[in-house]
Amino acid sequence: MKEGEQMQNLEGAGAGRSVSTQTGSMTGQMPRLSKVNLFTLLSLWMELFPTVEKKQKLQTKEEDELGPLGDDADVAKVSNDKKQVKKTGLVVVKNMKIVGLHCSSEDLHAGQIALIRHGSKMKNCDLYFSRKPCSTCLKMIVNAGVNRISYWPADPEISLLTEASNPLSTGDAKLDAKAVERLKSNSRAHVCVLLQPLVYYMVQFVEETSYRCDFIQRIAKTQPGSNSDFYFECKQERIKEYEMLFLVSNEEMHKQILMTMGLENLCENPYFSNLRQNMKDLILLLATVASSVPDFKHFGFYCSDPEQINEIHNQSLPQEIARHCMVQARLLAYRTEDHKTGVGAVIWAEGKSKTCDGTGAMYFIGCGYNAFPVGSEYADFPHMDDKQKDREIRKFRYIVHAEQNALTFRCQEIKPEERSMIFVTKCPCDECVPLIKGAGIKQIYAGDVDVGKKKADISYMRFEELEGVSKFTWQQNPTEARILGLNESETIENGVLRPKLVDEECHQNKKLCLGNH
Ligand SMILES: Nc1ccn([C@@H]2O[C@H](COP(=O)(O)OP(=O)(O)OP(=O)(O)O)[C@@H](O)[C@H]2O)c(=O)n1
Repeated sequence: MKEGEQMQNLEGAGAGRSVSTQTGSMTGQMPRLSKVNLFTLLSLWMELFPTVEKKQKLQTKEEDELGPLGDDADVAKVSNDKKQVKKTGLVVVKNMKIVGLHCSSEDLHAGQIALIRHGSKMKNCDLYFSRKPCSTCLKMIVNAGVNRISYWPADPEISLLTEASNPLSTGDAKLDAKAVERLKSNSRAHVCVLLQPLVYYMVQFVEETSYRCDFIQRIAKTQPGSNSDFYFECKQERIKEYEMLFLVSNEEMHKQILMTMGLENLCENPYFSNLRQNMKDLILLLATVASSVPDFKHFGFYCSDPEQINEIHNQSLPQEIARHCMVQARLLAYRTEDHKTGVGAVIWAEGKSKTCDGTGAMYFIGCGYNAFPVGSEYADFPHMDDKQKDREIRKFRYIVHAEQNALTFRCQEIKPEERSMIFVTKCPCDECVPLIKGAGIKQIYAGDVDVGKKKADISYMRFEELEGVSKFTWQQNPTEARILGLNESETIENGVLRPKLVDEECHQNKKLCLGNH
């Protein structure tokens, strides 16, 4: 299939290494998220950026599917135009490198925002939209000379759902869809659906690794007697929420929309059912990763040293935003080239003034994951970890860490006067801590499971002593914990709430059992 071939080419060109490592088939161990799917998921995730008023979004969704809510005062305030335009997430990619993560704001569409941000630098870029862009955006971005425009094949930016459910509609959305088709056929840019089927055991792999990830394990250990229910409940909620947002629930309506968007060829079976299955798989994957950094009780990213947070640069982001950026880092980790441990990192900064972007004053600086040097082939470097005998054949001297790649391939400068922050799925190691500080990054958001550990080839000792950079680690809110009275299963180490080690708990249980006899 033509689209499939294009996806393969994209993938090969970007990664610069053998195809076998892309799928994990040769290693037999770890599937990797293809770049196309990563960009697609990030675009959907950007649509959910937390500065967006969720309530308003859900209300609009309900209206779209159930018809206008009539005399609801809040809804009446929103102009017809605004109701018709759906929130959109956008990933801008140049030479397979992410150079922009955007989402639409109250006033501007995602494509317009990208134009303002990147201008003529958009030439030859690839754009990944969470909705098919409208003609207002498309005419500008094709004019800027973009290479490829890919979109999620559900309801477009100017909602066709409203048209499909309302016979009295003025037909504006249909007119716009026609204009988009005309712009598409007359432009150099390739406008297409890019939805790559997942490697067949990817969903299962993501499920297992999400459940085992440090953030979930930390909650499970800290909550006495807790089981995994909270994680599975959270996941079910996320699946429902995202299916509502990213999938047209009524299949007939979905077909009508695809036809109006010029995708008649996808409306016949088995293509239509395959398309829906691929969409559902990706939604499930996104929901799974999102629930690995859950909004749960008093857990969040908190500073170990309360004295640090007086200065403005040191103040923590709202928890919702911090969690959102950490999920981005978790998504990136699924591109890892390390068979055992995937790590993702993303750097954001906060500009001086609120900008036009749906991300508020936040703007993207760079991202990365742990991988062997660019251009290396599968067998160039050792892949073993420290459990193997010979130190010479271990991976550690060769693998480039997630933070190192994020810093190297950043697309913006880190400005000393701005609050810049890095989100890493694992604690920064001793190699990375001085790099992060030296680069002028003001805040680190990370897990702290390895803090203070010294291993044969990698150690995590310097993070604790690091000064001049604020550290926010995943833990129970220390203030809340103090109010509630310190949890039995927690201790304080270096000002950070820590769950007691499992061994310690087991030991105590053992003693108790012995005592009972
Ligand atoms: N802040 C960090 C920390 C680690 N890594 C990456 O994470 C992997 C660590 O390898 P692993 O074998 O997991 O080392 P340990 O930390 O020793 O793991 P474990 O506790 O399971 O032994 C390496 O690819 C390294 O590049 C990273 O990218 N960024």
